Amino acid sequence: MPPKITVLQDRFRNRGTAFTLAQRAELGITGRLPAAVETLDEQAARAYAQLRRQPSDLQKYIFLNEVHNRNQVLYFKLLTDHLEELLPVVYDPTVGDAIEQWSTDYRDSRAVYLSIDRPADVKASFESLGLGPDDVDLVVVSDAQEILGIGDWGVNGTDISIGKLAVYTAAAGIDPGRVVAVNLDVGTDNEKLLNSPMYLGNRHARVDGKRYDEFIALFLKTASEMFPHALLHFEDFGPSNARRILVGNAKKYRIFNDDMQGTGAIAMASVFSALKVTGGRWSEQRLLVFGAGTAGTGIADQIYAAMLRDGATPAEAENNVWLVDVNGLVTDDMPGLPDYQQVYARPASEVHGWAHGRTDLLTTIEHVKPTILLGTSTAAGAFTEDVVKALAGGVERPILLPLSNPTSRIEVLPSDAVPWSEGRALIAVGIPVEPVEYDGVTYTIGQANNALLYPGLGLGTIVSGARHVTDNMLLAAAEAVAGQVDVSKPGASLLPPVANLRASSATVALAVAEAAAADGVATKAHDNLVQAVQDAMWSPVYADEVLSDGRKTHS
Ligand SMILES: NC(=O)c1ccc[n+]([C@@H]2O[C@H](COP(=O)([O-])OP(=O)(O)OC[C@H]3O[C@@H](n4cnc5c(N)ncnc54)[C@H](O)[C@@H]3O)[C@@H](O)[C@H]2O)c1
Ligand SMILES: O=C(O)C[C@H](O)C(=O)O
Ligand SMILES: [Mg+2]
Repeated sequence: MPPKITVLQDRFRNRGTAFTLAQRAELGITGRLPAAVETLDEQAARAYAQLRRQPSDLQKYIFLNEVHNRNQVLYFKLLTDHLEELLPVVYDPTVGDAIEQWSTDYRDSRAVYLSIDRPADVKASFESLGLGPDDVDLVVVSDAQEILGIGDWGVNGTDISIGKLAVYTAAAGIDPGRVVAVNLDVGTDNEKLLNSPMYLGNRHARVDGKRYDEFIALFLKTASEMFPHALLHFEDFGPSNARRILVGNAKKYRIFNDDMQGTGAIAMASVFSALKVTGGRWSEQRLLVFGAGTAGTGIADQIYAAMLRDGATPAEAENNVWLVDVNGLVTDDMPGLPDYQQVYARPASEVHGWAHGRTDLLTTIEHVKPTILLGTSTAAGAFTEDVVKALAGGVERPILLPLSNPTSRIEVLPSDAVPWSEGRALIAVGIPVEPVEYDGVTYTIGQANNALLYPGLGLGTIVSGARHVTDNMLLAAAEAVAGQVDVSKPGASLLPPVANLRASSATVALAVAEAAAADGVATKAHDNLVQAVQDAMWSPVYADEVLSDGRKTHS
């Protein structure tokens, strides 16, 4: 017989050298650890020093993943204590590199893999977790068709679900023992992966159409039947699937699309803050979306709704939105426009007078003079000096949101956009960037990444037991994020700092839970919601553990 599996192989319960001698005896691991009995802080200090010795962010990512697989409390202790430093390692932008290397670097994984070729296995795959109907708060699922701005990565995209979950716990205290990461393996159209001997996913092209829809329906039904309280978070699906799945199921299931709704709400938060500076009204904004896919049109929808709330008629609000995609300004005479672009297609007559029939980004900016320029195109560097200067030539304080991730895809870096706009553009970006010094002012650039929003949104949804994620919950989250910043100083950030993410998420969660109650979708009532949010937040500590004889251990 091989030696027995012990608590040391159980990442949920393992404390490694923090087990006391009594606990080691009780748990049957006497002699399996060196003599020292350490505190969590001492363990974390060693692990952090080891982390710092890793030669690259990708190596740090792999190191942290291994800590996670060994000892979950230690992993989240590191992440929580060094959130600002480590968020870019476990999440964007390093998670993009990790995904590209995933099959090559594969060791093991904490996810559930559901294959379109084996739909009969979906239930058994969830059952393998051994979790009951009350044991799961959150499922993050991706089919990896549009990972960040790096495209289709098939089963390699599993780590976007893992990364999003790490942020949920570090930023909002979602209990990591009550979450599930899912990869929907529907094949991949990424030739490089299909031809790589290392590739670990289904080796065929993406399945779409009826079979795809049936597979999604099976996932939704099975996950929500088995885990009826769980929020189902959709991440990095292709644009038409993302929208179709959300629109078709938002009233039926507790689902949330991060790229559409989370990104929409964090962009809203950025604009809320920016409008405090400009004094402008929502109904007067002219929005130009560059890259009208999942995120771009998801944001447009929320800004459109804000214009209506501010008194604009639907016709007036539609008239304030322009989409520019690969073929230039989206106009209603373009054949084969996807449905999500049709809503905002401009009348073809609008461009008739435009010189040389050009409808590119620069020309459109010159004609439209947008107050908000949004980048969700994945087209790195597309906001050139000419573009930014034209934008800043059109209005005094333009709002500039180049949101494409990861860093290699961003439309313009603030270090360029600040001087090109003479410090007048109000900027937020999707990735972490250093402040920019210009003309004696320090410009702190907020990170308009949905990571500032979805953890609190998820926590508020869980605490309130909301049956659905409503528009008012998203709006409340956006307002709660914006409410945390003081934009009165020149160069102030439009968004709260990542270092405060845990406190910020609690504030967002409270606002979301209140909105859920007001909308009549909350299923849990709390006497004191502030306390309920605090109580729901898991912390990385070695909690008391009940031993076999009913005694409790203390760390
Ligand atoms: N900051 C955030 O929180 C956040 C959230 C979601 C997505 N994003 C980023 O937004 C980008 C887009 O993501 P998505 O999920 O919407 O992808 P998507 O594929 O759904 O949309 C991208 C759109 O850009 C268009 N496009 C591509 N190249 C272009 C070019 N050269 N000029 C004009 N348009 C072009 C595509 O045709 C498509 O319509 C990604 O980089 C992603 O990382 C950021
Ligand atoms: O994952 C991120 O960093 C944000 C967003 O969901 C994206 O797809 O880029
Ligand atoms: Mg995403």
